[in-house]
Amino acid sequence: MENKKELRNWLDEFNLDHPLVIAGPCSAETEEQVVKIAKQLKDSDVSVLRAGIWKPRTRPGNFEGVGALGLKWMKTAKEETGLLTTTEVANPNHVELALENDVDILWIGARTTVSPFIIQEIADALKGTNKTVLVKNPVNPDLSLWLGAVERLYTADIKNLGVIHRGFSAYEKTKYRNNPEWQIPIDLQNRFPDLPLILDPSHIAGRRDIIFDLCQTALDLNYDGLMVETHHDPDNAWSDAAQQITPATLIQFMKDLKIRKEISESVDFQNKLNNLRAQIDVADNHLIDLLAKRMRISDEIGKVKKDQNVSVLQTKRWNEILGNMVLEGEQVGLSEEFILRLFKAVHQESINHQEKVMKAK
Ligand SMILES: O=C(O)C(=O)C[C@]1(C(=O)O)C=C[C@@H](O)C=C1
Repeated sequence: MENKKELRNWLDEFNLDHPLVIAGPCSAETEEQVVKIAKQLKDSDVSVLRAGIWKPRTRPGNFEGVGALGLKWMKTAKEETGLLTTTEVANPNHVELALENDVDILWIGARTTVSPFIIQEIADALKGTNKTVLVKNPVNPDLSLWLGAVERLYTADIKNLGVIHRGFSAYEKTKYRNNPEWQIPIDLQNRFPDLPLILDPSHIAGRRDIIFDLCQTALDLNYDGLMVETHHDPDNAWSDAAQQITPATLIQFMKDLKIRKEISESVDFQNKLNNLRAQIDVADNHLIDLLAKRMRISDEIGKVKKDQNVSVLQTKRWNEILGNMVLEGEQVGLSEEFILRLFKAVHQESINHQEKVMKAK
C-alpha cells in the first residue's frame, strides 16, 4: 500500500472547515440515553455519533454492552438528528449486524487490530461494501502491526480507511491510561500523510481532566479528527465513567481548541523559521558529535573490561548516572520522562558498543 491523495476522499467529502468530530457514549445503555446524547451533540461540530455496542472488557464480570439491540437505538438517533453513526466491530457477525442497521462507519478496536486472522475475517465480511473503516492502534506500540491491519483491509478492496490513535499499554504506570507515544503516529503520518488520523483522547487519558490538552496536542500535530467519549451523565455511565465528558463540555472544547494550519505564506514567518531551523541543525550536529565521542569512550571502557573479564552491565554506576541526569535535566527544563528515555537509549547503544568490543576476536 502506498500513500495516495485518494485515501482522504471519504474525509474530504464531509467538506469541513474543522477537524472531523466523532462523539457519543462509551457504551449504548438505553434508547433514551443514546437519543438524548445524540440530540445534545446535534448542531455542533460533531458529524458522527459513536457508541459501543459490544464491549470487550479487560476482565469478565463488567458491563459487556447491550448487543445488537443498541444498533436499533443508534438508527433511531440517526433518524432524529441526522448524525452519521459508528460502532466497533470485532468479528464478521458484528459487521453483518452493523451493515443491516445502516451504521455508516465501523471501527476496529485495539485488541482486534493485533490479530491478522480476525482482521482478514472482518475484511471478508465487508467485501463489496463501501463502508469507511477506522483502525485503532494495536494495544502494543507496534507501527507495522497497525499498518498491517490497514493494509490487509486495503488489499481486500476496502478503500475508505482511517486510523484512530488510542494510546498504547505500558508496563510502567504513567499519568495516562494508555501512553500516547506520539512518535508512533508521527511516523505513521510520515509514511501515509493522506491516511486520515483521528485521536481518541478518552482512552489515552482514562480521566477527563487531560482530554482538552490531548486534543490540542493532536491539532498541533495535524490530526484530521477527534473521537471523544461523551455522556449526558458521565459519573453514572455504565462503563469508563472517569473518562467521559458531557456534550456541553465537548462543544466548549471545540470553541477553545486552536486549529492549526500546516504552513503559512508570511515572509516574516518563513525568515524566522529558516533562521531557527539553521540553529537546530547546528545543535543536532553537536549532539551527534557528542554522542559519537561518548561511544568512543565506552569502547575504551569495553576494552578495559574485556582485559579484566568484567561484565558490561554495571547497574550501580548506571543508576547513579540516571539519577544525576534526571536532576540535571530538571534544572534546565527537561522532563524526567524525556531524560529517562534519552539516557536509556544512550545506555543501550553504549552496551551494544561494548558487546561488539567483547565479542571481537
Ligand atoms: O561505567 C561503565 O562501566 C560503563 O561501561 C559505561 C556505561 C555508560 O554508558 O554510561 C555503560 C554500561 C554500564 O552499565 C554503565 C555505564
